[in-house]
Amino acid sequence: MSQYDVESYPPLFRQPSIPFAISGVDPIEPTKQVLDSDPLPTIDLQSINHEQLSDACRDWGIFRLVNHGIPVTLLNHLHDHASKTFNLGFESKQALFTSPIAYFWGTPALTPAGVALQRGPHAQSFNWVEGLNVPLSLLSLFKAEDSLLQSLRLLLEEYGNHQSRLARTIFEAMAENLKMSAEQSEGYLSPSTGLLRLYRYPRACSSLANQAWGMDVHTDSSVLSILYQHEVEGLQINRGDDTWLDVKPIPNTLVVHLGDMMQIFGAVKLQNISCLLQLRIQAPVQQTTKICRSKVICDDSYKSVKHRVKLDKNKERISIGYFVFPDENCVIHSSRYKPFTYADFRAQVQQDLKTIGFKVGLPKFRLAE
Ligand SMILES: O=C(O)CCC(=O)C(=O)O
Ligand SMILES: [Fe+2]
Repeated sequence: MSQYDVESYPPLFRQPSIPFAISGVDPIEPTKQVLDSDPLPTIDLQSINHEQLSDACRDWGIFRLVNHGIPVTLLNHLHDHASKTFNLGFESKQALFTSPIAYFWGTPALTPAGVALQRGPHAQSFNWVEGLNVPLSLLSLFKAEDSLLQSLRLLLEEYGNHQSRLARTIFEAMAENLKMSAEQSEGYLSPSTGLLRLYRYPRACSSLANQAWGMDVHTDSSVLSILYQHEVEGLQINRGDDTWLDVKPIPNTLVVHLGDMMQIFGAVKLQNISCLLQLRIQAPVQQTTKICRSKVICDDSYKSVKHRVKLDKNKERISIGYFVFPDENCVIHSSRYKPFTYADFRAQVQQDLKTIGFKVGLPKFRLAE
């Protein structure tokens, strides 16, 4: 890490060698096999090929997205503003970002209020990442004190609008492939849950490389996650066993992950999704109940892909993720899992992180065979 911005890093990141004492675990096993070609499927948003999309969801759980309609100038401005913001002093970032935008580091696991979760005794690793958590529905409440933060907020708003457009378009195409009508899938992708995560991963000093992760292996809990990685690589996806594939950044191209909620969406049972939507429409709180019926069938045919982020030896890395979830009170029935709401799922994940130190995720809800 360069001299001039060292004060911008959390103090633990400034150490020249990996502080294993903070995680209390052994060094991470080096990767056994990494494929270096890039066979990742690509989807063109301007003319979605439904067959290719379906194959990508079944075989990969991830794809590249081109012709997404986000101006390259917006991507570049957002990256530059994210970079300048991360370069503010560590203490300033802590003071400036409390709510609704939260600053965190060491783990990407946060409570719904944006506070970093203390992970339990068997936590697999400390994550070499710092980030800003931006719930889009609350962004207008963010008090931007200076011109950098004011323009960051405007860029986040604009980028967030683009992302919810992308998520809706992609999700509708997936729902169509799964033979669900818009009404049947309503509530399953709730735009008000959309959030952005800005991440900065430090450059790995030599003793850190291959031993510590920017983010350790996980699946996303979302329906969809849409990632913009700027120039520096780091993302890897699992292709079974110990096989990992680098997902290198390609200019002006986004990466779409299917999350756990999309995996279960591919597992809904004939006439058996019942979405109890409790929509809050203005004050006083009004409740609307909606029953969605569905007719699909393919158990876990869509996969939430395991992935992780490695550190780069030469450069720090910035990435920006968008995550969108189901309405949190939507009850999801499926053939392989107990009925649950997204709120139940999130609470279980948080409890597991606190008590055992890692996310179990969907297997926790799986019915016995
Ligand atoms: O930074 C990245 O490339 C991936 C981040 C990620 O996997 C996540 O936020 O869940
Ligand atoms: Fe992720």
